[in-house]
Amino acid sequence: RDGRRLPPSPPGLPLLGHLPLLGPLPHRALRAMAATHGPVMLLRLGRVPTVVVSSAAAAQEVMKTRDLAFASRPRVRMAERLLYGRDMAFAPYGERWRQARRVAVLHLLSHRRVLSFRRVREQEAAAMVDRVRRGASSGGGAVNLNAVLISYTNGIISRAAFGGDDRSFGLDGGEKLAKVFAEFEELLGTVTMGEFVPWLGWVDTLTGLDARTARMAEEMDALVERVVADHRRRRRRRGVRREADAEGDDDHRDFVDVLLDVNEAEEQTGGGGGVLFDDVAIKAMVLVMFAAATDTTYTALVWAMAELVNHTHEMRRVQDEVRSAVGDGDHAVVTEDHIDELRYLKCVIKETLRLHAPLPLLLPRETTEDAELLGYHVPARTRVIVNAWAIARDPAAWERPEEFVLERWFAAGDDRKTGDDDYMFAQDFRLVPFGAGRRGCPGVGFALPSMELALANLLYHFDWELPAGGASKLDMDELNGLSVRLKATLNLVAKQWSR
Ligand code: HEM
Repeated sequence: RDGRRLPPSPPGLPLLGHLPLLGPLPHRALRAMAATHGPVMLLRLGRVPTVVVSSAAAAQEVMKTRDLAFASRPRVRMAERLLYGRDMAFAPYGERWRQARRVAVLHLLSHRRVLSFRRVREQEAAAMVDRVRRGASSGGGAVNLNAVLISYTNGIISRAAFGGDDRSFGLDGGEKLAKVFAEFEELLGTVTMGEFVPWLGWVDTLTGLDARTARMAEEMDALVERVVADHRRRRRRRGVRREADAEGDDDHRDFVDVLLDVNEAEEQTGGGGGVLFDDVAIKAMVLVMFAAATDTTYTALVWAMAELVNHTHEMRRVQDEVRSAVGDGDHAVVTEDHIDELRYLKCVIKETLRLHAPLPLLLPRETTEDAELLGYHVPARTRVIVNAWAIARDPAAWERPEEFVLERWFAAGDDRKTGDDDYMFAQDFRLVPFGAGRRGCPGVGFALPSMELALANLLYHFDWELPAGGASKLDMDELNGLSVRLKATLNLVAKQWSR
């Protein structure tokens, strides 16, 4: 009536709205709907009005031009229950989120801090190579790369977050710990019925989801409490807190150490913006880092290896690149010093993230105020989903969008260059696997060296192929969870590279 146009909306069902149309792989269903209804659609998921964005131009408005209006997050019940309702990734826009984001960006994920974990990454990469070797010799050559890569990513983040002395944290061995974290992440990725359709909330109780969640929240809380208490004890034993601004190599503080330093500093100064970074904030921060880092990084690595094993010519080119950069001495080791030279490998990561963003719909946003989007009116408190997966395969923006083509990243005429050296995704809204703007992923700098080093090691030390007697190509079907991953288990034959 006031002349403001809402985005177009396909027909939905009474009560459930468009929820049943999403199916098991919502990013695919939403792309199909957008093909008919356009790059900005209005859906109703149960009772939740939701705008879906499916073009680079619309994504740029959400994450850059009008970033502030789209900078909040909707309430996610699982996050509230598992992360104390205090974590930064699912926090509404406001002072608490700003404080947590500042702490994360300045103290946990700064370039210097990420560099300080270089040894951790290199040790975990060496352990991963050993694991592949052992797996290959005991399993007739075939290795379960899922297990290997979960262990690698878990190893890095748990040592970065909790420190390296006791990786089992009172749980009998690393395996149990990995299981607990796997279930934690599975639950965090579960959408509760009650969130969208309140009158169906009883389903979550009936299926046992509520009880499982309560148990997991308790178990995780006990674990993180123990870790924080251990750190406090050690600090007391040392008598002084470590210098918060220790330089370079001397600074081996893990996330908990750093957060305790922030907490102590804030207690002395009264905190920024009137919000104190307290114990609950510390626990929520550690857990959300874990959740945000492991599943995404591991999923992307599995996709990268899956694409390479289906594109043997490309795999050979990356292997040649890594092997010539590292050399073939008897004790050759792939380190982070080699990574800068590996331009082809970086293209593999870019192309993998283009085709297989681990979070194809990013994390949901919510409007903080009435906003405009490509000329449509979007009311305050509308949920907003960016279909990064559809945008990255949009035939209007990409040539051969469905194919794994590394050449698209080369600068014209020189196949040693990647066009831009870094992963400057946020400048190009056709590719936004990490989101962008105020709520964009602050962990890119942490994720990329872990991914690069893992791939470089796997491709340097081994030749990879599908098990004999099976299909000639790997089935690239997807499975939805906290992230969207390869449905098949990645069992590949690893042959030690002989010089
Ligand atoms: C391949 C790896 C990763 C991918 C694909 C990824 C992707 C994303 C995406 C899509 C978002 C939402 C962005 C938005 O709304 O615009 C996000 C947020 C976030 N990511 Fe990542 N991420 C990865 C690794 C990491 C790592 C390693 C960490 C930390 C160590 C991390 C920490 C976070 C946090 C804390 C947020 C919430 C930011 C906020 O709401 O302010 N991520 N990530």
